[in-house]
Order: sequence, then C-alpha cells, then structure tokens
Amino acid sequence: MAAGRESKLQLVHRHIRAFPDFPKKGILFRDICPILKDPAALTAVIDLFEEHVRKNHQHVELIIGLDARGFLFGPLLAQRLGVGFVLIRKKGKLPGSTVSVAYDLEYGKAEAEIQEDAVAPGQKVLLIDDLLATGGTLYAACELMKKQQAEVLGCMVVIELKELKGIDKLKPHSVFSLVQY
Ligand SMILES: O=P(O)(O)OC[C@H]1O[C@H](OP(=O)(O)OP(=O)(O)O)[C@H](O)[C@@H]1O
Ligand SMILES: Nc1ncnc2[nH]cnc12
Repeated sequence: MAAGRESKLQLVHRHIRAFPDFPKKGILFRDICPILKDPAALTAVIDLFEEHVRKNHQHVELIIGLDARGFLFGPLLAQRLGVGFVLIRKKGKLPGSTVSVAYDLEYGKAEAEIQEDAVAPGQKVLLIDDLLATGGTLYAACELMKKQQAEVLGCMVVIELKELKGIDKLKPHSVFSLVQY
C-alpha cells in the first residue's frame, strides 16, 4: 500500500505544470489542468484524499469546495465518501440568503460567499481547494464556517506553496497536501 501511495503521489506531481509570470509578473503559476486531462492522475488525487479522510476524519459530514478549482476535486471526493458537497463561491454567484467574507490573494482581492442554510450548526466539514498559497482563501472559508457554527475538521489541497506560509495563517486548522513546492 505504501508503494501504491508513493507512485500515486509521483503521478500527481508529474501532472502539474508551472507557468512563470502568470497572471502577474513574479507569480509562478502551478497549473493542475493536466491532472484533469489524465483519468489515472485524477483518480490518484481522489484516492489519496479518500485515504487521508478515512484514516483521519471518519466523522466528516460535508466536503466544502472553494471557487473555482476546489469544485474540480470536491464533488468527486464527496461522492466517494458518500457525503454531501457544498460550494463556497466568489461573491454574487449564489442565489438566496448568503453570508460573505472578504480576503486577499497572492495576486489580488476577492470575497467568498456561502448560502446561509448550506451548513447546519455543529456539522463536521472538510475544506478542499486545488492550492494553498498565502492561505487567504482557505482562511476566509474557515471564517465562513465559524459564522455557520460548523466544525472544521481540516483543509485539503493538491498543492501547497510552502514559502508563502499559508499553513501558519490557518492554524489551528490542519492542512493536508499532496504536493509541496
Ligand atoms: O492561498 P491563497 O493565497 O488564497 O491562494 C489560493 C487560491 O488562489 C487560487 O484561486 P483564485 O482565487 O485564483 O481563483 P480560481 O480558482 O477561480 O482561479 C487557488 O485556486 C486558490 O483558491
Ligand atoms: N502560484 C499559484 N499558482 C496557481 N494558483 C495560485 N493561486 C494562488 N497562487 C497560485
């Protein structure tokens, strides 16, 4: 099983591309599109997330995905686990009553929003996104979860950019990542 895990991690790693100076000069953009294009690599991502959740967060009730690339992995994982999936979207995209939080990005500013009735008080949730950079996005998601009185079990990302220290910003919440740069 350990060898299987290692080869899956390598497969995921091989399917991430880097683009210098996108979307702004000085940003090295880590692109997960090749993972989506390769069914084996995508399956490896979901397998690795599933293994982590089954081992560490057996009581999870909802997977919460972050706009937009968290939506690519979150529903697949939620379906595997047999739990629901909820969207946190950029402001202005969700109908009905919403709750929102503003945040800073590695290359800009944004506002995250969730439907007011999406998560019940006390529900155990895991947050998922493609990438952790400064942690601004996942921090905003944690703030939204606090407003909803949800219990955040942890955060999961495909990629962690270690030098930006997003993990520190998210403490005491844990962050599980598959690939680190
Ligand atoms: O840790 P942070 O500094 O907050 O950065 C990470 C976030 O930045 C990217 O999303 P982006 O806001 O560019 O939106 P997109 O997914 O819609 O492309 C990425 O998909 C994460 O959500
Ligand atoms: N360097 C990066 N590559 C891809 N997505 C990002 N989101 C924030 N920083 C990023």
